[in-house]
Amino acid sequence: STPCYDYIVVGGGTAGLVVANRLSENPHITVAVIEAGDSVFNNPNVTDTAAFGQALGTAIDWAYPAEPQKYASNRTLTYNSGKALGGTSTINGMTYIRPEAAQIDTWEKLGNDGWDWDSLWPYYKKSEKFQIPNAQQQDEGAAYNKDYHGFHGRLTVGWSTTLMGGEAHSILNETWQNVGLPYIADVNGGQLRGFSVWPFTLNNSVGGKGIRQDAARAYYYPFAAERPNLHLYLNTVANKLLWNGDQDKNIATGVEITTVGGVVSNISATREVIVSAGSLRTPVFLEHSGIGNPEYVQSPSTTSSSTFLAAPAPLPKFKLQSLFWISLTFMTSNLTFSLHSILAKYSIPVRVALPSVGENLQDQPNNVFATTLSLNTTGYPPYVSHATAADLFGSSTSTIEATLRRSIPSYAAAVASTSNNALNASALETIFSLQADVIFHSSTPLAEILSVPVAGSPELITPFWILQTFSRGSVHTQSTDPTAYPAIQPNFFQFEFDQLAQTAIARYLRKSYTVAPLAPLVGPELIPNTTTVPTDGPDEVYIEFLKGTFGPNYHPVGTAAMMSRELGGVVDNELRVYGTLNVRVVDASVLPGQVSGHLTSTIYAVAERAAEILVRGRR
Ligand SMILES: Cc1cc2nc3c(=O)[nH]c(=O)nc-3n(C[C@H](O)[C@H](O)[C@H](O)COP(=O)(O)OP(=O)(O)OC[C@H]3O[C@@H](n4cnc5c(N)ncnc54)[C@H](O)[C@@H]3O)c2cc1C
Repeated sequence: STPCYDYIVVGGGTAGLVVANRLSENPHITVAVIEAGDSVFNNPNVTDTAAFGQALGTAIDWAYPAEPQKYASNRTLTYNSGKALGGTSTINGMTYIRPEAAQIDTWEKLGNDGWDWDSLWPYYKKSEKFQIPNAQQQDEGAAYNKDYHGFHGRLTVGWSTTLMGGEAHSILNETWQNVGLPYIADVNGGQLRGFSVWPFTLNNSVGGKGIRQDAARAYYYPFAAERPNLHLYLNTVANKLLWNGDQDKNIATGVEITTVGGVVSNISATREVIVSAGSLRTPVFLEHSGIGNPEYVQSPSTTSSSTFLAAPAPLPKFKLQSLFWISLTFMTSNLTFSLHSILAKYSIPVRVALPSVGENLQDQPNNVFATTLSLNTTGYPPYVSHATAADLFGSSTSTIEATLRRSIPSYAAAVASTSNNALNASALETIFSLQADVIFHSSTPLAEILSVPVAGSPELITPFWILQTFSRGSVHTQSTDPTAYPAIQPNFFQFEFDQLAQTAIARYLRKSYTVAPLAPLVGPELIPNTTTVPTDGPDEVYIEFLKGTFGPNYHPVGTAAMMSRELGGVVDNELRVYGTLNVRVVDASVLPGQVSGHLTSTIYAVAERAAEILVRGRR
């Protein structure tokens, strides 16, 4: 018989395990978690806090190939993403940095009543069990403001026991202050601009070196034995939602799954299904469930299949021309049909027509510059600098803002067009204008720059990325097989603003190489080197190098955005999928816009809040 639970959580990752944990606190409530990966409790590539990078490309990484990058020489990129209990938190860099308050305040303006920084703040703290740095860690740069932190949550956050010692942090701190950024003791209070020494999602009280605190170690393993009401389906892919018979009331009754060996079966849910498969898979699951771009997208010139073959206005003069127009319309409409109609293309019956599913994908391009450095170092270097548009553009800031504002209508039209009008240009104008407000009229940083002296090697690596891009991409299914990999198109560097900002960041970070006390320690540049990209070279030379060498920052958000439906949202402010009664999305895909800092802090907070909404709704 079909197993039956009160709630099913699709995806036992970063967000999914928070929701499963909180729902199953009530012993009378049964919860099933469906996770495509396995438990990685004893995997040293996961547990070792110094092993970042080792898990990439192994069996616990989906390693999705992305589509060729249209705006960057068709380069192909790989999207790393965790396939394990704990999801991407098992393979990530463990950086714990919350966003700028103004960014979360924007969520309310996007149609999400009740979602702003002040209302999300308690959930950042609720999720956190902060570990106060010891004297040695404080000597090594770890600093904190106790009012910013939670001490009773599930997720331990602290500093490594093998932090970089010596003078590295004080040299970098002074250098960045001389570049023009303030020192900021604790980066987690909603104001990021400055130089800081970030904490990690790890537990430094376990063993000598501490252990990674992924979502499973925080929210599952400590509770597993005492919760018979919490059931895991590992190595199991969730294919699609099962629906009740009533087309007017979209109530999910369960989930179809595929287990190892390709066996397909069903699991029932009596209350709700929570989709937490991550930004790159949640849209695909929704699409295979019949939620997405419907069979035929109506447009003013082609309103129904009966007028499908009518010539578009203006009517052509000559018969030959007329035939040409008719066949062109037919061809275009057919093309439209095949490009737009994700559900139709794969013969998926439409349950909810929601064209924005899988659109709005936002990630950041990550570039790396590096130079030689004569400094003997050991240990892990968590040094970050956040700079605003004014820091980067200086006296040109208002001109650049004006150019951006003038470009917003064309950016919006371009995104609407690349989405085949699944997104609406005027909605995008509203969204882009709010984004410009945040960039130019708040203290929100536009750049993140890491300063990484390499332990035991005379090198300083400086990865950097624009934090708030205007480029928008998509994630969609590309197969009738729900277990197949999605088509991921981030459209990196789609717009001039993103290119200019990334260039300005590169110029800005190079300044840090020339400022005391770092300057006398810096030797010849390694990447890109000053012949390939002269320091004062033109923007075009920078842009060509940046486009040729960037990788994804692995911060994809927005593909099932929490926004008003008019603006292109997929879920409402209670994270319920529009047009359904009991399907929610809780993961990075609901973040409507990019956030500065790193994603997990906000994903944990949103998931804690989502769990409260679900529990409240149950009463
Ligand atoms: C290399 C890398 C480094 C990063 N570094 C940092 C960092 O230092 N700090 C930070 O804050 N963020 C970092 N991030 C980003 C961050 O880790 C992710 O944004 C976050 O973990 C995503 O959480 P999620 O809940 O949305 O999805 P995930 O944690 O990815 O969870 C989704 C889960 O669903 C499962 N799943 C997917 N499809 C199905 C299906 N159909 N059926 C069943 N299961 C399914 C997946 O296997 C996965 O376990 C990094 C990401 C990467 C890839």
